[in-house]
Amino acid sequence: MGAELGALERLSAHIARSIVQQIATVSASGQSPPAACKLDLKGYIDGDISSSIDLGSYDISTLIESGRGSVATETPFETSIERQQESHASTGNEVIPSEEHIPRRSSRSRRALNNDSDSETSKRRKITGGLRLRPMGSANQSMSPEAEENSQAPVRRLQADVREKPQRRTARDEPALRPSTLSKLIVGIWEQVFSSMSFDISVVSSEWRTTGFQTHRSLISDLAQGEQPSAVQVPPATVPERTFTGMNLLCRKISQASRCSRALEVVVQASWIEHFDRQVQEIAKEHPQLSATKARMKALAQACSEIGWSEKEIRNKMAIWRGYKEIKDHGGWVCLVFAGMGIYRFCKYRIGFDPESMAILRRTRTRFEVAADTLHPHWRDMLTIVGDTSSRVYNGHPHDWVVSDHDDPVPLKQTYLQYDPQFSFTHLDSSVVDPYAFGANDPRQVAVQSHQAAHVCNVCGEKQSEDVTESTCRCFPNLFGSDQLPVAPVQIFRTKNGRNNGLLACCPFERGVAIGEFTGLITKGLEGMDVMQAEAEQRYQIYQGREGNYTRFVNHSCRPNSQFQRFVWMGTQRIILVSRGIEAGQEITVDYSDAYWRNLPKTCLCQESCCRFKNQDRIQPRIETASPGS
Ligand SMILES: C[S@@+](CC[C@H](N)C(=O)[O-])C[C@H]1O[C@@H](n2cnc3c(N)ncnc32)[C@H](O)[C@@H]1O
Repeated sequence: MGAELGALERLSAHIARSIVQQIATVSASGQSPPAACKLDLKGYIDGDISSSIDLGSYDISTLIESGRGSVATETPFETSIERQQESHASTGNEVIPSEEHIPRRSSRSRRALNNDSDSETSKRRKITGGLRLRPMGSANQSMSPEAEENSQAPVRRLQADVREKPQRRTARDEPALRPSTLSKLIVGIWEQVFSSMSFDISVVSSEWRTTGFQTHRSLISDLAQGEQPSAVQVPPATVPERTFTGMNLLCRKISQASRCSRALEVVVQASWIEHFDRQVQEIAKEHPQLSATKARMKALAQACSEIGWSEKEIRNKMAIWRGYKEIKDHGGWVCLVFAGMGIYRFCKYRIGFDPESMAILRRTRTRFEVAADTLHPHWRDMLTIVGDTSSRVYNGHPHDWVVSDHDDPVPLKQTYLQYDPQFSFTHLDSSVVDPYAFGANDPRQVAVQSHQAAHVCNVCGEKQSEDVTESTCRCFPNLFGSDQLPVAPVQIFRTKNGRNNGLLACCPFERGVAIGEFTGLITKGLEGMDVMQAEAEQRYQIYQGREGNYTRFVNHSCRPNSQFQRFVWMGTQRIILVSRGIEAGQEITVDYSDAYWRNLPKTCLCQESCCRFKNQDRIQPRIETASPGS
């Protein structure tokens, strides 16, 4: 019995140490901990990971939170006595946080406000500088009201969870500001898909060859052929002298190569799990006398000797690789190729591995594939490394497809045929001037002040130039600067309530960031159809019926999350769709204005409680703003 208890104590200490290490890792990463941190305890008998014993699930959010406070912001200049004093300072007479739960950041302000210390309690509590597991019945537990009454000491209500303190609540209790790990993973995938990084393995591997290394062999093709990677050596005489531009190009090439290598690594590791499982089945078939556990051990031993890793190393990696496989099974290979480093964290902590998250991945899969196939037509070539030869499914422009949570993507044209059998839409990066309406003149031109030698932004007063190194205007850098993306991270989606299509934000857009320019045909004199009415030196219209960009698909809302703004770039007026703060996955909406809805035989379906046009008889005229109203 004594020996068993000793073993249990050692096990308990081991688990405690592991938790503290994990908390230190979360703290050291500097990132906000997820809203809910669960500790799932599983046991394996004889290392058989398929027959796990569920030992329960525990909420350790409080530990993580307090661990951040005590581990992440430790400074060498604070003595333990100072910390003890802080631990006893309370904002009133109701809370005494234990030392483990003192958030370091807020402790400074507490110290400034409170100088009281309690020598009795300070003797009892020793600051250890990290976290320790609290024995049952220790000081940090709520007293019953009776106990409080009987107590001779000043009454102080103890509380286990300092998150109840008001100053902590502001940061922790706002769910919209703390995306779950799954949301982070998904946004990470979108960011990669819409980035300017190449996922064309042949391009990246040829770029690898021209990095200045004296090697004629490609690391990536070596790997694809199952050979040992060639040793990359840089003879001193051949180290190239690099300019800053050269360094920028090198940096880009190396990032590309490492990004692609990472994608291949994750793909191979997920596939390895499939092969491992198959191997176990084979062994079990060949040796029916072996238990499932023994068959696994045999396969594991083979892997250890062939890869050259210890069993412990492989076991640790396997847990994460199994996560990759699960993500692939639900979200497809596309998730693995484009996930970047975020996937490691997601699989290591396994916080989002629940059926709901997996269902979200399944629903998002074709949306990822539409964007990946159209923006990176060769991304599937990477899958040949594991023998998958699937070919591109979605051709054309990323906005040639209408996506949906519940149905397969459909070609844009198909969603308009019932209204207009001749429907066609050409994607424009910038507007085109209708020569029949304006000849060779652009009606959007704004006269430049005669004393100005260069274009000056009328918003920030800085110089504008097409040369990014010359331009100091940073008003919309994602449209007119070095931050430009090949395509905005948005998709056209099928609305559920009869508004036909709408525009969906794949990534968040901060307030004030440009979602895109309202591009189309610059014309005049159109009536009875949706146009943007605008005026620079002269009046003009922007018509998006047959050509334009994704801004054409923005629906109206009486509580919009974006707005149209006029902006002059290099002497030409532009209409920009600007975010008012949009979360990833939200529909992007704008207020079309009263003028648009006036006399329109349609009812607004925005479903906002403040909707002004659900009953057209009650429309109250409002001041007109730039809108696609006619
Ligand atoms: C510029 S288009 C927007 C994209 C459009 N939903 C589509 O599928 O092409 C404007 C048209 O969308 C529809 N629409 C936009 N917002 C709406 C709303 N809040 N309620 C009802 N219909 C709306 C109306 O038919 C409107 O004339």
